[in-house]
Amino acid sequence: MGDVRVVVRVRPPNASEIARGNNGQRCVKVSPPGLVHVYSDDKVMEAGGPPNSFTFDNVFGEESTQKEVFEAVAKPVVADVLEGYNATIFAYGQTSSGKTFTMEGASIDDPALRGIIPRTATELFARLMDADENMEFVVKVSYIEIYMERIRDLLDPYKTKVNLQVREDAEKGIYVDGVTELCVTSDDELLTTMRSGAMNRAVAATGMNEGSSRSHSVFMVTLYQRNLETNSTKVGKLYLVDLAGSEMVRKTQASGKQLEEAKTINKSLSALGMVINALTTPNVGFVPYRDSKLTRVLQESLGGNSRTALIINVSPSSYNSPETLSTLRFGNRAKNIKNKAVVNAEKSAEEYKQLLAKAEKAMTMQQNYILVLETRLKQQQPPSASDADAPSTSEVAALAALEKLQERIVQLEEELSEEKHESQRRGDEIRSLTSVLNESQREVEELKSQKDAWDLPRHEDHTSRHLLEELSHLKLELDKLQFENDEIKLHVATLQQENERLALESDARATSTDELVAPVVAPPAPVSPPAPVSPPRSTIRLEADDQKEARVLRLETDLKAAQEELMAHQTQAQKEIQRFMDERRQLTTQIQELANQLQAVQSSQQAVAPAATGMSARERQHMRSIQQKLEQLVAVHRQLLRKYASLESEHNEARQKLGLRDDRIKSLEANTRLMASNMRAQSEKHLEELSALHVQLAELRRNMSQDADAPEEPKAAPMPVRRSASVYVNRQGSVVGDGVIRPIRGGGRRTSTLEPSPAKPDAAGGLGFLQRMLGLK
Ligand SMILES: Nc1ncnc2c1ncn2[C@@H]1O[C@H](COP(=O)(O)OP(=O)(O)OP(=O)(O)O)[C@@H](O)[C@H]1O
Repeated sequence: MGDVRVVVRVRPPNASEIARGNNGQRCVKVSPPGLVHVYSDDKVMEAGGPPNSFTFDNVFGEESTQKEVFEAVAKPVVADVLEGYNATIFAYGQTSSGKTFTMEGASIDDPALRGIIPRTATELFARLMDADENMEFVVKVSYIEIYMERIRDLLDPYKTKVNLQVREDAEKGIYVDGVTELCVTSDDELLTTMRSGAMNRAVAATGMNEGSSRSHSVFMVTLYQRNLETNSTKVGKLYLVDLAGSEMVRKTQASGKQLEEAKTINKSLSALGMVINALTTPNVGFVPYRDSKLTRVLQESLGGNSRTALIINVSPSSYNSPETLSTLRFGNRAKNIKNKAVVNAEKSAEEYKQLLAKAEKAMTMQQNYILVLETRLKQQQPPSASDADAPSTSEVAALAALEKLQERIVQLEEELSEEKHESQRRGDEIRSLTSVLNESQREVEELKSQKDAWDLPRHEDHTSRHLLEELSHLKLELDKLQFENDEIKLHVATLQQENERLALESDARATSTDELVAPVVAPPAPVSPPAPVSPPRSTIRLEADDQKEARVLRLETDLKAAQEELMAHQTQAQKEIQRFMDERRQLTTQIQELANQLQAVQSSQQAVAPAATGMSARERQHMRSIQQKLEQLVAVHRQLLRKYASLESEHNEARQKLGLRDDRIKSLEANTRLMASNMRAQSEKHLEELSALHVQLAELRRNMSQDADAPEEPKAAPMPVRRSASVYVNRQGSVVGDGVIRPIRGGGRRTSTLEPSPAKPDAAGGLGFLQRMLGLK
């Protein structure tokens, strides 16, 4: 295959050609695979007259499909670009001959009608995703149009780049200075970019074509690739060119601005023809690339570093036969262009070192060989006087053996260096596996410590466990509060009872005071003195009133004291209850005794009643003191009864509290049981996870040891992955964002827009290379 392939595509006749009668009157006949005949008109064709015949690399007739054209023309070009070649596909032909149909297609979204550019995008990205795992790619696109001899940037969002200049650089070659370059990471992105650029193209209706392109468009795809293992890099540029139609001004009926456009288009196309003439005419040293912007931009594609495919689009109609003929002649000349395509690769320092080592070895071998040859030469020379001590046959044999040995040594050295290289690679592999192993072990340790943390709730930091603990803690708090609430309720009820009881007692106290006083105020009938010798009645009443007042006062004092005592006793009631019970028993006995004594006294009084009036003052005094004692004892007895009642209510309260506490203990026990079972379940789960990790770890170790022992197996085919991307362009039109494409098995994943790429640090500017490509450096 030559460096410039030329194919012809004949479109079906269009409506206006058919309307001209005789079904469009054809003048073109194709004979695949590469023959085209053009007749001056259809009559000549029918009559079998002599045609103008041309041979091309391929011809595609009216029935040819977009897919067939792509497969034959563009698919091999994609492969070239992936290999690091520059490539160009351009469509040439008169207005309305089908150039845009071939390059872009009637519809980008219709699978059958998609043209070369969309199909190339899909093919390119499919190939990238299938690439070796060690490869890393960056795809950038630019889109320009050459309109009226000015280069316009179709991707410039600010539409200010309308007159870009073409420059030449030893490193970059020919390039459009300042053109917007966008990173794309999928065919969808590429096509979106293409669509947005195509909308900015200058298109107008002409007499020949409703949507005629009034400019030449060049869609540029640059593919940068880097091998992560060797750090070597390659760059391939693909130019997809849709030329403006070459046209007969008279046919297009152009005037005014369109006439100017047509003249400029024709001028640039004739410059293209001149370049092709110069390139294909022997001994012409000067090629007029600088005569037009078009030829300057396509300088590398024509006679330079590029593999180029030219698609000649023609109409089948005899109405267009002169244009068809000249177009085919143009293609025929272009066939002879000789390009000098080379792979644009940059070797890494490592690769250069290896090459140097090989060259040195080769040199050593050659030196040895020369040595041997010299020796042989000496042997073949006739013996002279000085050759008396010429080598014997055994010496020659030894030399030959030495030569062989040296060859063997060189060979062994080569093998050794390869082995070293291999062992270094394996060492790297083992190191990476060890780091994976360490990572797994660290995870296992982490899991273990998590499990331990489950066993020690106080040091728990696991979220779920923490939540559980908090929940149970809250439950306990709630229980406690409920319990305290119940206790308070109980206490309030007890206090209310106490209060009621005290109220009743204070009501009864007045009555009881009267009751207690009554026997004293009104002496019991048996005790009342008989009238005949009694002192004067007024004296007795006064005495009784005094006594009564004194007793009431005493009783009131006693009541207060008893109340105070009650308060004091309440605090130590529990302890004293037994003592009071004993006292109560004793006092009851005493009361009984006193009552008996009183009864005895009363009976003796009754017995001495007739002499009572004559009772001495001492006896009366004794009588009063007995009565007082009796009253005191009764008061104490009542106090004790009150205390007893209060203690009993306290006892009841304590019993109820005890019941509540029992309930609480039961609920606490239930909670504890629940928590324990939860913890057991969790710990079992953790143990399961731990054992699964152990199994994984063992497997990993086994694989590692197998990897280290077994010979290297062929690598599985990488899986294709589609990725979306975000590409941003700043005011200067440079790219912001990570557009690095990595096949999935190469750990390929696109990092976020702002994250630095996790690519390995490289000695020979590998990452720097990608950063440069992305415009980040
Ligand atoms: N192979 C084909 N099969 C069917 N229709 C075609 C084919 N080639 C071209 N056409 C149709 O012919 C018309 C003109 O094609 P197109 O616009 O691609 O021509 P062009 O060479 O790009 O013209 P211009 O130079 O004026 O831009 C379009 O309507 C297109 O759909």
